[in-house]
Amino acid sequence: MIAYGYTFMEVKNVSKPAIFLDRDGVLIEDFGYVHRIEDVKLFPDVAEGLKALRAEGFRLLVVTNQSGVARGYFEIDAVHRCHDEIDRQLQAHDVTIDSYFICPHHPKGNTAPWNVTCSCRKPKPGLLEQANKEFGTVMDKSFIIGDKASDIECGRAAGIRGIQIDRGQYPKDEKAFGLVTSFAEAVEIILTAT
Ligand SMILES: O=P(O)(O)OC[C@@H](O)[C@H]1O[C@@H](OP(=O)(O)O)[C@@H](O)[C@@H](O)[C@@H]1O
Ligand SMILES: [Mg+2]
Ligand SMILES: [Zn+2]
Repeated sequence: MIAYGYTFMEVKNVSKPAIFLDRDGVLIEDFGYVHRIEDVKLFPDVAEGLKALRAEGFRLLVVTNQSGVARGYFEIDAVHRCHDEIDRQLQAHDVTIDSYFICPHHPKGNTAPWNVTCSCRKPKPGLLEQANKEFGTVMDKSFIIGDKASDIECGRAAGIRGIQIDRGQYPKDEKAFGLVTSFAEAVEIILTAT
């Protein structure tokens, strides 16, 4: 960490393990294409869990599919506003996200330039590759936490362990490294893994 006055800046090019965090259904409730800040609801155990992961030396990187942009449900700016809201809510618990990696694309969308087949829509590993390029990640010690099997598949494609939080909304990936029902349990698995 470099101290400039009283703010600390994360030094990006220092390789560290990362926790790749799905957004909807993991950090915030997945009401379906969440895009209004009033609908951004952190799960109650997320802030403390992120703090424990940060204390363990992990970078915290969000990787999220936001096909609502390609589908014309909302603008990309609405996604950024939601991320500012997540940051605001986490700040109250003195914890931060290092960066957000967003896939706004969907081939069946109706809104250019987003309605394309891309390399970053999970389960493809493009968002993790973007994150690695920017931060340099020790992949064999990293994890992805998701609520969909496609999040776990994304981790598999990038060679990292996946922990699925079953919120009762999506099918399970029985081969996930961990299958839990809360963020706190996912953190517990990570902190006790070798
Ligand atoms: O869980 P992450 O990746 O953070 O974000 C998922 C959301 O973008 C949305 O992903 C959509 O899937 P499709 O993109 O329409 O297949 C639907 O499942 C929505 O209910 C969900 O809110
Ligand atoms: Mg999700
Ligand atoms: Zn994409």
